[in-house]
Amino acid sequence: MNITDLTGTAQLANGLQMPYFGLGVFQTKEGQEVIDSVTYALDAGYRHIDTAAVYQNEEGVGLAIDNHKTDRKDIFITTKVWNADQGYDSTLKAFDTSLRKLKTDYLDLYLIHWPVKGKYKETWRALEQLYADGRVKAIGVSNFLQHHLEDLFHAAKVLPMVNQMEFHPYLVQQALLDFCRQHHIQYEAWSPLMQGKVFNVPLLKTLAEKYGVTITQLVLRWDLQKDVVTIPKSVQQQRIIANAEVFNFNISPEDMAAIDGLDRKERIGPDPDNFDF
Ligand SMILES: NC(=O)C1=CN([C@@H]2O[C@H](COP(=O)(O)OP(=O)(O)OC[C@H]3O[C@@H](n4cnc5c(N)ncnc54)[C@H](OP(=O)(O)O)[C@@H]3O)[C@@H](O)[C@H]2O)C=CC1
Ligand SMILES: O=C1CO[C@H](CO)[C@@H](O)[C@@H]1O
Repeated sequence: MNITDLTGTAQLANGLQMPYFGLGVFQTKEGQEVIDSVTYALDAGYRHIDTAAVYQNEEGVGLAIDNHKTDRKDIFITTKVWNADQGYDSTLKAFDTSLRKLKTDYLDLYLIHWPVKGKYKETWRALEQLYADGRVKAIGVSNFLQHHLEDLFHAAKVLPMVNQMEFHPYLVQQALLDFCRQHHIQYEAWSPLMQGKVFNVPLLKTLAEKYGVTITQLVLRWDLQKDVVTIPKSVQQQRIIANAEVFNFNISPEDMAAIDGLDRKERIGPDPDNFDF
């Protein structure tokens, strides 16, 4: 990987450039908190924001982007259709609602949040329509395991361009990552910091000291060197700034392998084969 700053992008299957590094806003409160965190991120040079209808903060995300000096076209916005809205017509409606809240007339990336059984193929058809109509620049999925992707491939005219998955040193899912790469589906990490639990892993502490960086910087750099788009969440300005200082060091192949070796197949969030919402 040869990205040198926060504007570094992954090229999606349709040629769209997706910034490798973004800000996540799950659990960031609607209103001032999300407005501030998105503003801190844009001020720090982030050009990619990840939200979802279910996070209930799209209005604040939209306000912060609207009020920032950066051009809308230079910011990559992702949102996701929530499970209760899956289905063809309801997805089109949910998309309109998200767009209105985000105060924009197009999205960069729209994702199916979870593979709801019996629904996700119809939902995908709606995403294909939105893509054909030029209302979204790229479409993808989240929480899709290999069998969900293979099933979707049978029905799809356009293949998903991104798969956003739980990904961190305790849950690597290398076979899924390889499968996605093979099919030119960009892998994207959610909960890259294990929602703060990275601080409890002794090897990460040792390696962070070796490179003279923080544990979050080490882990986020590991994502980038694995060609994984990453979207750490913080509401604190100093953390938002520091988390993105990952372009001035390189993790050696041996240390990359050592971090891979921490894998325990341990989830923070639900199993995509067994969720009940
Ligand atoms: N598609 C999906 O199903 C899912 C998608 N996501 C997306 O992924 C994003 C990231 O995942 P998320 O679950 O939020 O968790 P993260 O792994 O990004 O961890 C966020 C936590 O780490 C803390 N933190 C951040 N930076 C630092 C730091 N430098 N030092 C100490 N603590 C720090 C934050 O606290 P503080 O804010 O106080 O700094 C927060 O508690 C989400 O925000 C969302 O956009 C998340 C879950 C599921
Ligand atoms: O993005 C997400 C954040 O948390 C939600 C509620 O637990 C998850 O369902 C979802 O995947």
